[in-house]
Amino acid sequence: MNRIAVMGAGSWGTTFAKVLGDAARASGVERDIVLWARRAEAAQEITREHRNSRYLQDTPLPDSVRATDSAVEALAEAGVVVLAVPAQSLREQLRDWKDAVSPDALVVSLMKGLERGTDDRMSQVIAQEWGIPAQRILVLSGPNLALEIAREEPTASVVACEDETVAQQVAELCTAPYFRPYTSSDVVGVEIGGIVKNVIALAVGICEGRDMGDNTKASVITRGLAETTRLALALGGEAHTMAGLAGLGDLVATCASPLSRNHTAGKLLGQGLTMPQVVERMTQTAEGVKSADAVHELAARHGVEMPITAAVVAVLAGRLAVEDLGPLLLNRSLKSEDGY
Ligand SMILES: NC(=O)c1ccc[n+]([C@@H]2O[C@H](COP(=O)([O-])OP(=O)(O)OC[C@H]3O[C@@H](n4cnc5c(N)ncnc54)[C@H](O)[C@@H]3O)[C@@H](O)[C@H]2O)c1
Ligand SMILES: O=P(O)(O)OC[C@H](O)CO
Repeated sequence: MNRIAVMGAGSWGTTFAKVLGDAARASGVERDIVLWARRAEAAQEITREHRNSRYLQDTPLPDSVRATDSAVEALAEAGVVVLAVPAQSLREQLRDWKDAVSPDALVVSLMKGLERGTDDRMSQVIAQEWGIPAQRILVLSGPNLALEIAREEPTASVVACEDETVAQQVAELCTAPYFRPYTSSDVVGVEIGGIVKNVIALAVGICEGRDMGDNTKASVITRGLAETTRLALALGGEAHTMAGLAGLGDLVATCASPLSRNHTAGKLLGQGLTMPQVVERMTQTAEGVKSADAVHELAARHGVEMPITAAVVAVLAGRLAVEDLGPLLLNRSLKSEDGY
């Protein structure tokens, strides 16, 4: 595990490489962390100047972090492969990289999106494309706004793997003075929490863009957690995961933070921008925009009601005006709050 490849030098991939480097330094272990960047200039800047100015301004990266624009070079002999590319591009990238991956590598997904067309989670895409057993596929998720972690603000997260002893190994690799990973064996729950919170953050952003206050936002967050939990349970996830960092924790961080790209995209929509205008303004990945449809479809296949997600999908598709979203969220038959 001396070499770790981080595939994707965007906001989170770069920040996570820093976490890995700081974790190694804190435990006195020598480790080689290789970031794969799409652009050669980005790779050169990271290796020579130890920063990635496009995403993290002047944040210094540890000396143990270097970068390359060659995926083959990054993956060579890596015992751990961390994936941090946009969810909709993952399958194609995995196909390109398949022959370069070490046969026994552990594969960690940092991504929070659902694949359009298949409705597959990223861990499923990895298993399908690389033929790796579940015991070597991990998901890391939680309230993890990259810029706050890059500033070394104390943050917790969850590393999930069917084999929790493997989750423990990866948690040790990324335990830095400011980053505390917990472990879990609930891969489905951890992944669903990270995917659906982006859709709920779009809804909260829309409400904020319409100048609605904290009652509305708290109502959407709470009912958003209820529909996330229904979906997770239907897919085999666990309720307590939804009450933890990868469920409630990430939902609150994303819905509350102006740093969240999903929250921001929703707010711009709420303020009256069209979807193409929002897409033009967003320079980084807001997974909820593309995943919302897939989440809605997956829920329908499992007979799960997700009214907030349905409303967001309708807004994104131009079938519902943002001014009609607020009233629609509460316009349902009355029922008890008990259960999910
Ligand atoms: N940024 C965060 O705070 C954060 C935190 C937790 C999880 N995540 C998740 O991590 C994943 C990556 O997010 P990010 O914030 O690093 O995104 P980003 O937009 O900042 O960076 C994406 C990176 O992927 C690269 N890339 C490779 N192939 C690509 C392709 N085909 N199309 C577009 N870009 C491609 C880009 O060059 C870029 O370096 C997402 O699933 C996101 O939800 C992000
Ligand atoms: O900026 P967002 O909306 O992609 O959210 C980033 C992280 O997922 C928050 O945990």
